[in-house]
Parts: sequence; C-alpha cells; structure tokens
Amino acid sequence: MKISETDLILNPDGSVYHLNLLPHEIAETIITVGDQDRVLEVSKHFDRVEVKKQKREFITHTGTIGNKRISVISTGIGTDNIDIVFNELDALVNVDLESRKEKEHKTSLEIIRIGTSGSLQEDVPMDSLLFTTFGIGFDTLMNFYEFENSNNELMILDALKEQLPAFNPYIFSADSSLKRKLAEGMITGMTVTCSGFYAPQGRTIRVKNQHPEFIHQLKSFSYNGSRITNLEMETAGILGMAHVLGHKACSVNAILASRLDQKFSANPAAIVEKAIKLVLERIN
Ligand SMILES: O=P(O)(O)O[C@H]1O[C@H](CO)[C@@H](O)[C@H]1O
Ligand SMILES: O=c1cc[nH]c(=O)[nH]1
Repeated sequence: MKISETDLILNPDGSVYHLNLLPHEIAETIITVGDQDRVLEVSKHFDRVEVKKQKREFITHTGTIGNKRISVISTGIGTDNIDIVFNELDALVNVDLESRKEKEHKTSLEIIRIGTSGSLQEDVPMDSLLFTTFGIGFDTLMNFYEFENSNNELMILDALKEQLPAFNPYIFSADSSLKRKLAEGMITGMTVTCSGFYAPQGRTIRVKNQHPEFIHQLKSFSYNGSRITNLEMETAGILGMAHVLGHKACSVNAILASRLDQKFSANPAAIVEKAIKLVLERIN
C-alpha cells in the first residue's frame, strides 16, 4: 500500500521531513542524545565524519570508528521528539521513499541513548552510569500505538498501577543483546520517563505540585527485587518506539542529580564524556 504524502512527508530533495536525511546518510548503529551540543562530543571520537546534517534541533553526524559505521542524532527534549525521530529513522530504512511502499525485507537498527538523568535512590550516586532495564513512561506517547507487552512487563505494570492509581504508565524493556554488550560495570535499574522536568519530576519552584508524593512513591516501588532508580524524559518512549517498529534499543544514563539529597553534579561534562567513551568502545 502506498503511504500518503501527509502520513510520510518528504522535503523537495527527498529527505525525511524533520531529520532532513536521505537513506544512505544513516548507519545501522545509532546513538541518540538529547542535547545538540552532545552530537559533536560523540562524533569528535569518530575517525572520519562523512555526513553532517541539521534541521531544527535534529543534528546528525554519521561516520566511522575503524570499520564500524555509526550515526549520532540529537533528539532534543521529550518523547514527542522521540516519536518524530523514530518514525523518520524507521522510514529511512524500512520504506522505499520513491514508491512510498513498505519494504518487504526490514532492517533492524541498533539504537543507544546516551542521556542525563536524576537519581531516586541513595545507592545510585551522582556521577555514576546507569543502564536502564525497563523504561516506564508517565508521558502519553505509547498510548497512541498498538503493541503487546511481555508477561514480565505486564506484571511490573500491574504492580505499579496498584501503587500509583492516579497514573496510567506504560512499560518496555531494553534490548537484551545491547544490555550484554554495554551494561557491564554499570548500575542497572528501572527508569521513569516523565512528561516534563519540573512538576512531572516532583520539582517545585513557585506553583504547588498536585502530586507531592510522586517521586517518593516511585522510590519505594519494587517488584521482585527490581527498583525504580532514575528519572528523565525520553527512555521509555525510545524503548517503546523501538519495540513497535522492530528495532533494538537501550538507554545509558549519566546520573547528574540526586533528587533525594537535592544535589546536582559539579562536573556534568565529565560523566557524560565517560558514558560516550564507554559506549563507543563497547559497540565496536
Ligand atoms: O541530557 P538529555 O539526553 O537531554 O536527557 C535529559 O536531560 C533533559 C532535561 O534536562 C531531558 O532530555 C532528559 O531526558
Ligand atoms: O533530574 C534530572 C536530571 C537530568 N535530566 C532529567 O530529566 N532530570
């Protein structure tokens, strides 16, 4: 079936609408970062950069380290942008953009988020690295897609909904092959993805929070020994979109804030650089 011009919008040069990319301009291994400036912090480690493209907050650099081809793309903040980035990346590999038809043979991308995050647990200190086991979304993105969860995901979700009845979260696990490749030596835990940085993450500046107990409820939740360890704004959407589109995804979090001690890292760049170097060494 032909995909319409309004469902999949292309620019005059044939590139996808927001990412401004053509199919040959992305690698099958993709690192996503929130911050546009972090794209260069990743690609400065490439031996060669062959593509540099930008539109709005979406900057892409594609290059190689040795024989490994890698793209790094900035998503900006939030799962609304993850919807755009994942649909357009998927279209680049799994849709014939000329005929506007889905390809018969699908490509499964390997997608790794390197992001920053706030800790909810005393033993997840600032300036540590955390690999997400499950992403739990308190945003609404995945409520618009059809999907099936595994039994394990459903059991965690049921327990969570019982303890936080005011919310309707969704849950997706990280890809297990990426976990084996990348997670060694990192703390592991469940990551909560929020729909904002302030009240949705339990912060108060001037306006009272309707759910002042939210982050304390998350902190004390546990299921079969697994805990919620950290908060950020993209991971659950990334794991969910990868699941529905047939890609592999995971999330590596540089812990910058300790929400319980109300402290923020004195040198965020150092732990982000550590995360970048470790991921680049391990994906090769
Ligand atoms: O550092 P990045 O990757 O942007 O990730 C975190 O930082 C941003 C908020 O400051 C949100 O995008 C959150 O998920
Ligand atoms: O507390 C934090 C730190 C980084 N990113 C977030 O979304 N929250």
